[in-house]
Amino acid sequence: MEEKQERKEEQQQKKTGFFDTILDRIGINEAPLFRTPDYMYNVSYWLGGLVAASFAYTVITGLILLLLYNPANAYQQTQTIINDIPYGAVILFSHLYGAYIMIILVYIHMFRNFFKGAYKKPRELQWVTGVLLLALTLGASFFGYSLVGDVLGINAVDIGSSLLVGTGFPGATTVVGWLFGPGIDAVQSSNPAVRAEFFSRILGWHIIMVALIGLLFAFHLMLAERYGMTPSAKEKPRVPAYYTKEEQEKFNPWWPRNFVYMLSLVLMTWGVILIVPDVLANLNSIVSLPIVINPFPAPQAFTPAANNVQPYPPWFFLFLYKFVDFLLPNGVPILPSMVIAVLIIGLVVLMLIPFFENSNLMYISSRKFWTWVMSLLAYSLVALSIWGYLYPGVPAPTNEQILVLGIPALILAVIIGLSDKFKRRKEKVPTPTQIPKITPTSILGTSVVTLLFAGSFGDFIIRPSLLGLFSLFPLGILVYHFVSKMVKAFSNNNNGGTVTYPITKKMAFVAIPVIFVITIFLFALFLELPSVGVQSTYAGIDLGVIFFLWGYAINLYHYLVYVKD
Ligand code: HEM
Ligand code: HEM
Repeated sequence: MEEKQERKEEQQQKKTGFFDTILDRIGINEAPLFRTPDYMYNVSYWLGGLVAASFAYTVITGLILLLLYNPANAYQQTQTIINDIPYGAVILFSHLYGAYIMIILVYIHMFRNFFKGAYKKPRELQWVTGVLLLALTLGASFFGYSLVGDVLGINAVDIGSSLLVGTGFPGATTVVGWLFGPGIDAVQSSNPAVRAEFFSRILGWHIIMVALIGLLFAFHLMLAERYGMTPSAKEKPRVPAYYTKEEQEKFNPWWPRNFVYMLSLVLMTWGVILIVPDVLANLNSIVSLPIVINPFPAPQAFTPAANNVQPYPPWFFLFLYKFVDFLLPNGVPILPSMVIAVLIIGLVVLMLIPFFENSNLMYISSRKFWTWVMSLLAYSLVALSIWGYLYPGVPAPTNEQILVLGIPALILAVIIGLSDKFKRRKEKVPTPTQIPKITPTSILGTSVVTLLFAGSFGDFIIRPSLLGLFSLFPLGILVYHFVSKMVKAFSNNNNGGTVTYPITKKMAFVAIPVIFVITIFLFALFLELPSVGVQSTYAGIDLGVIFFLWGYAINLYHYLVYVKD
């Protein structure tokens, strides 16, 4: 009996030992992976990881699509993928939204790293490679979008090639030939070999760009491992901001905590990538969705149905599309060469920010000019995209440019210029008299701005106008200011200013098995749901919810096991 027990224990030891041995052989904890302090287990420090998660998702689904795609019959084959291939709609729609979510996350990651000062010495190369990654991500998405063969993708190629040829730069036509092969005329050809020549060229570029993203990302990540993530400015206020080897010794090793945390974020990201397009695909059968967010392809290019479709670029190039509509002060349209020049110079300046801005402190207040430039860039990308969406192809005279870009640029300059004053007030330890109180004026102020905002919003919905849209921004900021003041005042009144974490460890302990049981049911449901046709998107939503819940459960596990009370 005892012998048996001993053998059992020995076997068990061997089992755990085996797993540990593998990790030991890999050298996971000796590898030069950075160690992470407790306060960095916050999603803003892992945004790059989220970008990488969406990249990995698009690569996996992209490789499956590669097996199914047919360049000689791009549009019909895409319809076949959606309607006849098991889970084809789920794979294609989530590939598209994987790319969309990746683009949004890349921008958030970039702006966050700017405002955090993460581009400063010694991370300059991370920033430079980052800007290249941004350009490649947009490029890969552009070529992917054109692979479908619908009127939008083909129009996008048409606009892109006209813009390049229109610059009149020597060699522009040759470059267009390299990029688009026989060009969009080939799409109408009755000869499948000619059609295939065009779509194979686009597919080639799509894959080349993705491969370049992979290579560059490896380098980008290597640098991230070399210096670790940028510490909070409170801990390291001066450049170069990184933890020394000795300091790192006190922190959490990569295995297992970083792995657990990262896994939870990856699964949640994948969940969102699956849920959003599949929900939209179903919504589309109730209300016709705007073309820019619709996961279904638009009508086939060069067919009668395509004639009714407004030529739109993909949403991530709407800003550029509006810029092309700009009129110069003398009323003449902006030249393609100017558009391309502004774009290239803009990208180069963005890339070189770490070399232009090399102040010694990590705080935003020590680099006001560049903070203004980057805030204006973020604002302009959003404003131009909305403008391009609402008024596609409508010429934009100088007075409108001043209204949409000039005035907000001035407002931003004033806010950033005065930001020190707000900051100083914030930095002081709040005494009881400084804790916001609910006063008759604050109630009146909140009511007035909220009503104004609601009124303008309602008005804008009924009668959309540019002025209406841009008046919503300052009103929105005022609403935020007043409402957040009220919320602070309320929370101070109720619990003396202490913030209590809503999910207790006990609840997390119960929630994990509950989630596990729910996902078993969801998986059973998955097997019952239709696998072919647009209805397979139900299964896509189901799978997305399973991924998301598992990610959430692992997040709770991380909270339960690693977060100190
Ligand atoms: C090895 C990696 C990849 C491969 C082999 C691949 C392959 C493909 C293929 C074959 C299509 C055409 C699908 C069809 O219309 O039937 C496609 C579409 C697309 N791809 Fe990729 N892809 C990859 C990675 C990526 C990445 C990383 C992105 C984004 C950065 C991306 C963005 C897109 C987009 C936006 C579409 C259009 C989808 C639609 O409109 O429904 N792809 N891809
Ligand atoms: C395909 C696009 C990209 C991917 C996959 C990616 C991935 C990553 C990853 C995994 C990290 C490690 C820290 C973290 O998880 O946030 C990181 C850090 C960093 N990335 Fe990116 N990135 C991309 C694009 C960019 C862009 C567009 C920029 C800026 C222009 C940028 C600048 C940086 C910087 C400065 C850091 C250091 C952050 C710190 O020290 O806290 N990256 N990136």
